[in-house]
Amino acid sequence: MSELEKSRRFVDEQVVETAEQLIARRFALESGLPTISPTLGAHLAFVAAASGAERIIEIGSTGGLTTTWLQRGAPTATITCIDAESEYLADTRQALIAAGHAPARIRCITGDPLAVLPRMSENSYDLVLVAADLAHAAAHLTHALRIVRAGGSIVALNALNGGRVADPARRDPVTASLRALVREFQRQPDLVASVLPIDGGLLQITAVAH
Ligand SMILES: C[S@@+](CC[C@H](N)C(=O)[O-])C[C@H]1O[C@@H](n2cnc3c(N)ncnc32)[C@H](O)[C@@H]1O
Repeated sequence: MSELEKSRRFVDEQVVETAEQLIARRFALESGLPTISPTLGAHLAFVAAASGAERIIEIGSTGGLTTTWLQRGAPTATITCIDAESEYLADTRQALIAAGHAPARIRCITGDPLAVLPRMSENSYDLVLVAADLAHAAAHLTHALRIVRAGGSIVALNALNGGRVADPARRDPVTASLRALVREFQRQPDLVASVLPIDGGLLQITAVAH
């Protein structure tokens, strides 16, 4: 095991997940859905707390693992969750309530983000988590940039498509579009973008307030 792998394992082992997070993790594993490492979960809590987020939207919630990590960092935020599966959203709501979140501050919307996001007001969210299907990640990011407020942040999971983006031989449309986006976001003067090679790749963007 490399030094980096040892560090990753060490950091994962230090993170303490709650009972509801462990249930959500087990559900994702049993459903064959990709999910986040404990290290990335703790990072999401940090981002939510450091950005002082009071209005959060999550695109692709599954059973609430990422959601409860965001809640950990922003316990008074209004959290809007979008997913195609109503059962996943019921689990997410339950996990948030178990974490102590006020039910009035949880909004769950069942549907395709491409149908739901155009109805969201622009310039109105402090933090947007993009975590649904990768095939539509570029479109979800376009909406995220529209609905995030100036100075707010966008975080996108699996932005390096599990390592494929870094391999020039991989030219499938999803990987190619993510490769182009990662390059493009780094070059936009009104955005501060960072990509961390953690889990499947974590893209973080802040729309600079002028
Ligand atoms: C990778 S999982 C999300 C991971 C999760 N946020 C976690 O805790 O790690 C992707 C989620 O997006 C949802 N999803 C995928 N395609 C979708 C679509 N076209 N419309 C709405 N939801 C979709 C799935 O139901 C699934 O819950």
